Amino acid sequence: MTSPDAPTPATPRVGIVMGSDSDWPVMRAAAEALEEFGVAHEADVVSAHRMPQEMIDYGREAAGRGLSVIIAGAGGAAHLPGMLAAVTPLPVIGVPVPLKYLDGMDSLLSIVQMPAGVPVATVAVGGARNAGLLAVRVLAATDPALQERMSAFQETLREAAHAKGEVVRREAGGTAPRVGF
Ligand SMILES: Nc1c(C(=O)O)ncn1[C@@H]1O[C@H](COP(=O)(O)O)[C@@H](O)[C@H]1O
Repeated sequence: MTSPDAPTPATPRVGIVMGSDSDWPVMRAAAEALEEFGVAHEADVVSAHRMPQEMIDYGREAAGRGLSVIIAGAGGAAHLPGMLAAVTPLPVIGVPVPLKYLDGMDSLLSIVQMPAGVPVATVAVGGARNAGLLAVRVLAATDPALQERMSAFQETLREAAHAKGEVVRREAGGTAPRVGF
């Protein structure tokens, strides 16, 4: 039983859905990115092919429940992201999940080739972390504190890239110029 003093969980701002639990090992990277930025989220299995009515209900109710962004991952004939985009006004970020055959090209093309008027922001095959980071950026556009955290994160990327340059310059024997100085 939940203790009466237990904190109430925050209303999710990002919904992460996937066609099957077999997608979770890829899709969990989106949840981890959102956790890093303290963004409340939910995750579930919602399949356009296997549970069409529930998929439509999820998409139709998402905005009213307080979600601002949906991240949808699926493999193979990946119709889930596009079908959700058809029934919600929220931005949908699609994650092509690679399966055993075709290296995820099937999911990528299924998700990215949307007809005009129904956009899905598609990340790279298996790019669930970028999907999480893109959702953070969408929210950060109207949330100055979150935007500051995103800028700080970008600064860590810059520092890491400089450190990589340091390694290459050292190994190359010190003849390469320092980029940006
Ligand atoms: N592409 C879709 C959809 C959909 O788009 O509605 N529903 C399930 N699937 C995909 O089928 C693959 C195999 O699923 P199983 O592992 O359950 O057989 C998963 O990658 C899932 O995303």
